[in-house]
Amino acid sequence: ALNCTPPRCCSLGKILHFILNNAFQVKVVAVDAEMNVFYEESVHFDRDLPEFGTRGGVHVHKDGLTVTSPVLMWVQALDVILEKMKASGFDFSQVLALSGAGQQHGSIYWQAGAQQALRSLSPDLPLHQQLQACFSISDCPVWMDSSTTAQCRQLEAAVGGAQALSCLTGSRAYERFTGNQIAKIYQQNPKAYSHTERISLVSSFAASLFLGSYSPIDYSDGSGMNLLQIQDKVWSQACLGSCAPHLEEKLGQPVPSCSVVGAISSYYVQRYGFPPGCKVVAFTGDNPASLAGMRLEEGDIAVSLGTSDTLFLWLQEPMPALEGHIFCNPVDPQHYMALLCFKNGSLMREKIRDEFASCSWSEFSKALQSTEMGNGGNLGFYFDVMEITPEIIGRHRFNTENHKVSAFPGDVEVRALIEGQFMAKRIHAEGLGYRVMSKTKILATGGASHNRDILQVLADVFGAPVYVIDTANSACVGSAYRAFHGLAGGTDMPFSEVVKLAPNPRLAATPSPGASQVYEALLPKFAKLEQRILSQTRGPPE
Ligand SMILES: O=C(CO)[C@@H](O)[C@H](O)CF
Repeated sequence: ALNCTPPRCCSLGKILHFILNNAFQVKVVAVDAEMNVFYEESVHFDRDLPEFGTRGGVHVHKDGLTVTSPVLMWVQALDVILEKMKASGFDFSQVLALSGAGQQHGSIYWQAGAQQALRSLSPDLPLHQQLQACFSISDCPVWMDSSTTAQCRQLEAAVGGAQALSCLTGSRAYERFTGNQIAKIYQQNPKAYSHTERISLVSSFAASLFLGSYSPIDYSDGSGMNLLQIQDKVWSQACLGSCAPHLEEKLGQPVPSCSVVGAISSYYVQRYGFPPGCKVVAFTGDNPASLAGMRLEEGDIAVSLGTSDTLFLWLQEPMPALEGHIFCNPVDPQHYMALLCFKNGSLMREKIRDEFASCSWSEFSKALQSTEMGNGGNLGFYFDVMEITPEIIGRHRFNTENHKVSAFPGDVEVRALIEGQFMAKRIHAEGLGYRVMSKTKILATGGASHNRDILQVLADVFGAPVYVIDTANSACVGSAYRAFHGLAGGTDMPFSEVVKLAPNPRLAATPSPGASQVYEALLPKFAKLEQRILSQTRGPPE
């Protein structure tokens, strides 16, 4: 789309992913050559496809652990959104490239013979009428599933333990990760597994629909399977062998995330008017696509301040650990990205606001304004629900002599919460190999990013400027940007160069004078106290 002639050529970012309120949907954005979003559309599974009976796009099974989505619902949602676009007069003939993203870890099981059906789609019929018999598993496991603990333990044992698996694949075994899900299906439904000719992720499944044949899995989303060696970017034979037989041939070979995987199927050319040369760029996971949509660069960190707080890190030298997830970077094949999730996010901030700032964000801000950086050495850990990073529960307060105290004055509680949340983020990010650099930008998003005083603490703790961005469409916009990147030649052209025209984030806070001195002194102390709580609240080390 870079050197195009028509007045508006564009790329499409298509995505199967969840939005802020956890409702699942298919969402589309179209981005023109000036990187402006000029078209958006979405289809909500629960509302627009009620015949599938999902809630939040999924079925939670009676065991409370198994969570699946009907694959034909996703297929039909694509039919619906393309028909909506057609009915709205969207000019498909100007789409030079498309890419997309899918919720990570989910898996789709194509029945033997399905590729033939994909390759011979009739443009007179919708997809869902032609793919009815193409799946050996109709209810696909998705990222909310937590029913594979046994398979996780088997996988870790097969490769020498949790840390060994993390060094190999970027994460220790997690229930939602695809290898463990495949292992469960092989063990519990061997017949369906043997009738499966191809296994896709949600991302490569969506790309396959557009390609009209099986799309390969990209390195970045493939890093969320506990199967891909993230350094060599090849499947780990030890992991494959532990999960299920003949697995490599069902997965196909992984490809760089910026790869053009082919031209769009003639089905879309004839049915919707896409140009025959429209390129399909490898689809990826929603989080890697969000990193692209936020245009994160080397040294940057994105902080999504939501119900739970999520950190997106750009890493050059990852240090795989027993927490967090390291994925191959979706826009720079030499580098990596990491996700870190902190469960006690906005709900914890709201509780402290209610208890110590009269339920008012302006009182909360006043408390931050009236207390000094470093909070007089008072440090707090606030986990009203079991925290993920690290696994601690409860509220723990320490005074400047490192003595436990049961309470702080109201204003000090407020600052202790926010400084503690951000010091924890910096410490655990650095534990994965992240380093603040002179060019570091912190991109803040999510509810709390509207509070300037909270962002000031974030800037002070990291010693870096904080910018705010709207990420409602980040995964989708990131997919459209990646489509442009693939079109521009992928690895030969830096992603940042391709998307330099995109709108810039707004500067919201810069570090206060003296912030580095204050927090360079406090961070090691905070880390030691966190380890002290951990050793007190869980048994002896494994
Ligand atoms: O499991 C996750 C990441 O590891 C979630 O963010 C899913 O990608 C959401 F779709």
